Amino acid sequence: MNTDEHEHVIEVTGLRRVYGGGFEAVRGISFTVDRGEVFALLGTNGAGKTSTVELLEGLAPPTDGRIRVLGHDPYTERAAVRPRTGVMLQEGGFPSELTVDETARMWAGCVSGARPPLEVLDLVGLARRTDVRVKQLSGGERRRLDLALALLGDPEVLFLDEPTTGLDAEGRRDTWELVRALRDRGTTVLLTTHYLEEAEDLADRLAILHEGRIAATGTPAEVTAAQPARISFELPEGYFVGDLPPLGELGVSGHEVDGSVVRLRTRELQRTATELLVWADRAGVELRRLDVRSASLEEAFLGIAAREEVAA
Ligand SMILES: Nc1ncnc2c1ncn2[C@@H]1O[C@H](COP(=O)(O)OP(=O)(O)OP(=O)(O)O)[C@@H](O)[C@H]1O
Repeated sequence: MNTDEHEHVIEVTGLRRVYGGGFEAVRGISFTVDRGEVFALLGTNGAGKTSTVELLEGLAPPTDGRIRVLGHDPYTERAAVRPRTGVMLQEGGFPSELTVDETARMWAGCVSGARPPLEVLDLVGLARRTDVRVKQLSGGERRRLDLALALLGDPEVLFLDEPTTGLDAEGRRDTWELVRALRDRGTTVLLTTHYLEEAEDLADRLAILHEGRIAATGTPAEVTAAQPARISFELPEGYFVGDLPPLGELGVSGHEVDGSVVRLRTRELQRTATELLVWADRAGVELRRLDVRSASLEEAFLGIAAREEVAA
């Protein structure tokens, strides 16, 4: 195990996964997750998130590459890793005739040193639903039950595959709170998500997967900073783009004109916006529908997907 200041609880090196039919879903990815970090794997449908997480959980051996979870190979040393990890799968798949309480107690029987079932049900907001049969739960409540079961063993490392899919906005925020609370207690969390807002809000670091490869990785701010900011406005009547100051001198890296609307991309948002406003002020014109915004993770995500498609 790494004895650096940052202990790598998860280490993935050159990971590949080729399915039986020959399809290569994971094409050589490497990343590390430190103790107490929340790490998000993002990606378009079919990018390889679940294929990767299943390997980290030790459900299958990698075709190639190396994985260490808490210093062990999760597949060949499953007995050493499994008791210290919690897994929330995309489909829980427990018997739907059992009640919430029965399900949690049954699961607790399979976990060594399990926490009291009611305690974890309370954590996920299901304490009042203990007598309800699983089949009668809403989709969101089932996801919460999945999460409760993953927490029964008080895991050091928690794998959450799309933990908030099917939850309403309030349920999603509750889950985020819970993940943050777990992180604050030192739990390491690896989650996959389709919700960029979730990754932006929750993840200390993230990787964007695209077609089995990592297209970008870093903190949400680092990944976002690699994208240009945007300014858009309506040209004042009688003005053309050529009437603006030379765009290159404003720090503009690209622009589009759509009728009277101008859209600028810039990596120097403050300078471009300031100089544009100074120009408008001096010209005595109003820039209507002015919109100035930093890049969001969503733009980074869409930019990566589009760029990779062109490159493919
Ligand atoms: N058992 C399998 N056999 C063959 N191909 C598979 C198998 N499981 C997944 N795939 C393929 O591998 C690719 C990656 O799938 P994976 O489920 O890992 O993606 P994902 O990023 O989790 O997608 P989603 O967001 O839709 O859940 C997809 O093209 C999928 O069709």
